[in-house]
Amino acid sequence: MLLSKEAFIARLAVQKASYLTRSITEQILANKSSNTITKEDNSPVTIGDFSAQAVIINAIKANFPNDEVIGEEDSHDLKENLNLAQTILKELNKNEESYQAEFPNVSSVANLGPSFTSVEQVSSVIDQGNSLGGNKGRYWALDPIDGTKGFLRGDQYAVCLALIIDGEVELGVIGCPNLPDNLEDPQYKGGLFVAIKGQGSFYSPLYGTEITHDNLGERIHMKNGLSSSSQLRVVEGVEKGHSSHSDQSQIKQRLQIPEGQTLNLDSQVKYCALAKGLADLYLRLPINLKYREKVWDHAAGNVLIKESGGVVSDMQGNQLDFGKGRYLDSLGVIASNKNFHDDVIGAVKQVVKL
Ligand SMILES: Nc1ncnc2c1ncn2[C@@H]1O[C@H](COP(=O)(O)OS(=O)(=O)O)[C@@H](OP(=O)(O)O)[C@H]1O
Ligand SMILES: [Mg+2]
Ligand SMILES: [Mg+2]
Ligand SMILES: [Mg+2]
Repeated sequence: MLLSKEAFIARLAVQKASYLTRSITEQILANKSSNTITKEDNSPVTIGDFSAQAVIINAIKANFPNDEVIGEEDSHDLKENLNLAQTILKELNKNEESYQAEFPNVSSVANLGPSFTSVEQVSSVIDQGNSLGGNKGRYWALDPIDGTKGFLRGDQYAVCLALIIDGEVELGVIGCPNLPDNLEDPQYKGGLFVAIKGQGSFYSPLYGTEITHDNLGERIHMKNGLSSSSQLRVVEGVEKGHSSHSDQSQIKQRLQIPEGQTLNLDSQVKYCALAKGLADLYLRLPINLKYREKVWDHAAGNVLIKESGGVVSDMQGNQLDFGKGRYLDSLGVIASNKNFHDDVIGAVKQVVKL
């Protein structure tokens, strides 16, 4: 199997980072103290985002030392906040212990990187996410917590990792610590998704699953066989500042999709819901025509949708190009069932005049 080692390490790293973020969520919700800071662009970053980035880059660099990483976070804000950096170091060590206790075999089959012993080491690992990307060579795209606002609310968020080779997404792994197994029965939570180009998309429970080389989980597909666009179940974001809910509403009206068929979910969990057949259409219309989506916000979800039998494009119907650097040079994202994608793009063009 091509990219077998990459998929194995990526799934382990995402699972380990997801465990860490879950433990931080429990503390945030219990103490009401989020250890959050506001970045220059006014968006939040928490100890969960920094720690998860450190866990995943540590694992990638231990196995693929020449690969670059396009990671969302950097250690700039930690330099002025030593307390936060020390809390992150403590959380990393606590998670190392509890992850090893739950999965004692992992250390004999995989090297997920050296232990963290100082705040300087943590910062330097986080800063290895500074790749500029491009259309030549191997890059990992990492969003350590996608949907930080959802994470802070105790709602949906995702730990997202993708491998891009020569501008094409070849592998995507998404950990969804709060995603119910079944949206109608939210008792059991936690999903781990993996997609490899040409090999399909797979799902396994996130917690308690011993990850192996050869078992990627249960094969998943988008739902097929709908007879009319009015039957499409829609997923959209939660934050009104991240996508245009009013444009999305007009597009649904044109497609005759009843308002009650929309589920609002934070993060790349939206792509996962489609891949698993829980929804059929993801609408992400820009609120600002100057905004360019980031590579780490969409890379893993892109290959997951394609390998589940769906289509992803920008709002004009063009493929997303992951070889342009840290940003996509396109507007909006539409992911859907193959049979209805053209109808949706037609409706978008009637609503959004460029
Ligand atoms: N203006 C604007 N337009 C579009 N996207 C933006 C914008 N501002 C921020 N972001 C990015 O949105 C990422 C979170 O996306 P979500 O899908 O979780 O948003 S939503 O709350 O569900 O609407 C979020 O990712 P994280 O920072 O990883 O949470 C941001 O990269
Ligand atoms: Mg962010
Ligand atoms: Mg994100
Ligand atoms: Mg993020």
